[in-house]
Amino acid sequence: MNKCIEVHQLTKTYDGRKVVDNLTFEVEKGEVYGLLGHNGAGKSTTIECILGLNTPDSGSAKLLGKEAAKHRKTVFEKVGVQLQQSHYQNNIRVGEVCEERAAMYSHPADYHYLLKQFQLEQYIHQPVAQLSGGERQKLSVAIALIPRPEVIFLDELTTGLDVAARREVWQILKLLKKQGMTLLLTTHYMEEAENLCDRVLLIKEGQKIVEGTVDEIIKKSPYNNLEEAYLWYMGEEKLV
Ligand SMILES: Nc1ncnc2c1ncn2[C@@H]1O[C@H](COP(=O)(O)OP(=O)(O)OP(=O)(O)O)[C@@H](O)[C@H]1O
Repeated sequence: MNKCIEVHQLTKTYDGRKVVDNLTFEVEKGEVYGLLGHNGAGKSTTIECILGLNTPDSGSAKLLGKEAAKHRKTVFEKVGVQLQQSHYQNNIRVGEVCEERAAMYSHPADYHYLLKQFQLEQYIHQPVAQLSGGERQKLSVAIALIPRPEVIFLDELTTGLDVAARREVWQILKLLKKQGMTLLLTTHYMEEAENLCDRVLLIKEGQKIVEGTVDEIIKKSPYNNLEEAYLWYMGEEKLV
């Protein structure tokens, strides 16, 4: 199966407002796919619908060929998720969070190795609440990798990270891509999309604006970089 994610005419309405509006896209196995759009464009809601955490009004979303809400166990074993806000129990330590997560899977990854990769191994006995914002972000990505997932969802994973830490995370994601993992990510950093994504989808008010490689998207605009092209597609080029 080459299609890892299949979203077809997905629509979700809140209080009479369509926040995801007839959205259709597919993500191939091994692809890094980026959802781009302003705050409130509907990116997280789309991800929640794909993961079966939210129910669409109409349309469909398949993950690894299945509707996630109907096949929770299969999907759970093969999918890693880092959502915008990860909640941890009070006073729980880094090692304990990893231990608990690993116990949920039949073939978990070695979390000591993951913590080392993310330069978090020195914090293994430290309460998660005492980590810096950036360290907590890195921890949530490390935790998402514990199931040895085939596909991983990363919602604004590098928000709050300093430049060096962001690049460190990019290196890890590039390595994961090399190993054949499929990644769906959202980001507000155009440099991140340029660096990581094979293809991106620009969304405005829940609707598809344009989809393609970063180069294709730039070429279809009057600009020569993604940030200006993005603002042009969003109808805000005059603000640049
Ligand atoms: N449970 C909810 N009830 C009502 N409205 C909601 C709910 N969840 C999300 N929304 C609204 O739906 C819209 C889309 O939200 P969503 O979180 O999907 O946007 P986003 O593109 O991920 O934004 P951001 O980049 O800020 O994270 C927003 O206007 C948000 O206020």
